Amino acid sequence: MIGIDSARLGPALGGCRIKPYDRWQDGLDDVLRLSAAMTRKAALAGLDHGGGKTVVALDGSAFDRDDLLADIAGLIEDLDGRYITGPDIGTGPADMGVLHRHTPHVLCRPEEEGGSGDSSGPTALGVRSSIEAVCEHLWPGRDLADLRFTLIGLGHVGARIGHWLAGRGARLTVTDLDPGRKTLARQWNATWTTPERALSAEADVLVPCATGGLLTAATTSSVAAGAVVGAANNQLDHDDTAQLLHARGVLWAPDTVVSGGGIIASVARELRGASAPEAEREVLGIGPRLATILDDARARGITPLRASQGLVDLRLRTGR
Ligand SMILES: NC(=O)c1ccc[n+]([C@@H]2O[C@H](COP(=O)([O-])OP(=O)(O)OC[C@H]3O[C@@H](n4cnc5c(N)ncnc54)[C@H](O)[C@@H]3O)[C@@H](O)[C@H]2O)c1
Repeated sequence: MIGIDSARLGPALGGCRIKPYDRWQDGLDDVLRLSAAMTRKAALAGLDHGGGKTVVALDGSAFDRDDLLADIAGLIEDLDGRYITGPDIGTGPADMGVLHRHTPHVLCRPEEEGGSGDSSGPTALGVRSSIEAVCEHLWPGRDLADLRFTLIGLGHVGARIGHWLAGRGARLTVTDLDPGRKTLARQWNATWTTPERALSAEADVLVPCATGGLLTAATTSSVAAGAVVGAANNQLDHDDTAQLLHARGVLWAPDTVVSGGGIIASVARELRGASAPEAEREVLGIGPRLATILDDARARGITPLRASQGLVDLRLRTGR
């Protein structure tokens, strides 16, 4: 299933997700929800692109991966450039290389094949820039070494954030479902906790870099940190959860802004021919953009989510 939520600002961008679903209709729900989130992410990243998504709902039957990828590429090619795909859950740069044999509308092929490769580096850079913006907003002039961070998920993005925070001397509590990641905790001199206890661990900043849906009406009351800033997509189960966090005095930085580094860099490098340092400079624009949103939210007494949504609406209304 390919969903194009909006092409108002330009061709829709969004990754290709291949995973099992109990019912294919759940995959359809996902393609609609995730393509809408991509519209917001692309608009907030300042890109002239809309939001889209591909979901392949596996039902347990055997399949040939190359044949499946050729089918997906055929559908994308039929859309004639109105939708551009990239990696997501269940796909990676190598799969993008296979898709690219059949259609040019693909980002993040391996670098040796002419793409921009794994996007977790630029994504992590955008998260770093966001963490700095949030800390400066809440605690102006404070060094990161004086703050406590809880990091959930030590995968491609989270491990990079952990290295950076440890290098800055920050006090770290970390967790991952994979106990093998305790090695990283030891390297960073970080305290290891369980995923269940991570939300309530004493911290100034919570950094979710695992899966989505972490923050719900039921879990917000456990959040001990003063701010939540991380790469995980769809952190809130529902937009109303942003208001619950706000009411408790927890600053939640919209994930659609924070995690935009990957698409900003791949669009810059692959669609506009920018160099890696140029793309990096664009990614570092995420922090200042987030700071503007936080200032606007503070001045109007609204949630950062609402302030960011106002920017999306403005871009979609004016087409600029
Ligand atoms: N990689 C990117 O460029 C990118 C871009 C935008 C957004 N994101 C989002 O950022 C998040 C992290 O991405 P990634 O590429 O690092 O993924 P990843 O799969 O490499 O890492 C995720 C890590 O989280 C752990 N994990 C999963 N569920 C957990 C739980 N309940 N508690 C604790 N740990 C758990 C996994 O064991 C894994 O180590 C995802 O939500 C992803 O959608 C990633």
